Amino acid sequence: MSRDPDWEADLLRYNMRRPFLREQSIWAVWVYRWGRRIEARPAGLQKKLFNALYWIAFRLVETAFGISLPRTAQIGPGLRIWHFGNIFLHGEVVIGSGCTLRQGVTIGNRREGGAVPVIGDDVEFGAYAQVLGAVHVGDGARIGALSVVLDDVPAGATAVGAPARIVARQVPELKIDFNKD
Ligand SMILES: CC(=O)SCCNC(=O)CCNC(=O)[C@H](O)C(C)(C)COP(=O)(O)OP(=O)(O)OC[C@H]1O[C@@H](n2cnc3c(N)ncnc32)[C@H](O)[C@@H]1OP(=O)(O)O
Ligand SMILES: N[C@@H](CO)C(=O)O
Repeated sequence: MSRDPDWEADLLRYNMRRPFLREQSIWAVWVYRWGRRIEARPAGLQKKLFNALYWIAFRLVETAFGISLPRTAQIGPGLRIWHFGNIFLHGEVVIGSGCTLRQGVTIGNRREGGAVPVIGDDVEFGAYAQVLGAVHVGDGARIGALSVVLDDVPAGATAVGAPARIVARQVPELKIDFNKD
């Protein structure tokens, strides 16, 4: 199997022995990366077979752990998901590297067919944070637990509340550069 640097960066974020026995979320991250790798394969019978297996795995993980990471979403390397349950990403969202999700996080549209968020690098989402619509969340931003983000969040800012307001700004300091060789 060829190397998947994105997955290797995810594993670094979990930073523990036997993460598959300890963290339900890593199954969802693995299935997501596997799905992306399948999508990149050349067309053919093998790809069709893998696609069928992928869809079974995706539905199993979604149903068992309540984590839905469609492979059409673009998620940068070094994803960390703390806990599980009710974590839903729209299939068109773009998420940068080194981001952290928690239980209950939704990143999606405001209405059926509407635009979806673009999230920068190293963004932290508190439990049950909801980010909806054509929103840009800048690098190093933090979204408070139970917040509802409907407007852009500048890089390094902390957004809290429903609807979210900015309570702090700082120059973003990226902890790990997952894009580096
Ligand atoms: C099992 C588990 O433990 S799972 C882990 C669950 N934990 C999380 O999800 C943590 C998410 N973290 C948060 O929500 C944090 O409060 C943060 C990151 C948003 C902010 O933390 P800090 O930078 O320490 O900010 P601080 O506590 O000083 O609060 C700043 C202001 O925002 C308010 N605030 C902070 N968090 C929230 C929130 N989630 N919703 C609404 N207001 C909030 C504070 O009341 C304060 O308001 P004030 O200035 O009017 O007094
Ligand atoms: N360390 C965990 C708490 O369970 C988190 O940040 O969500």
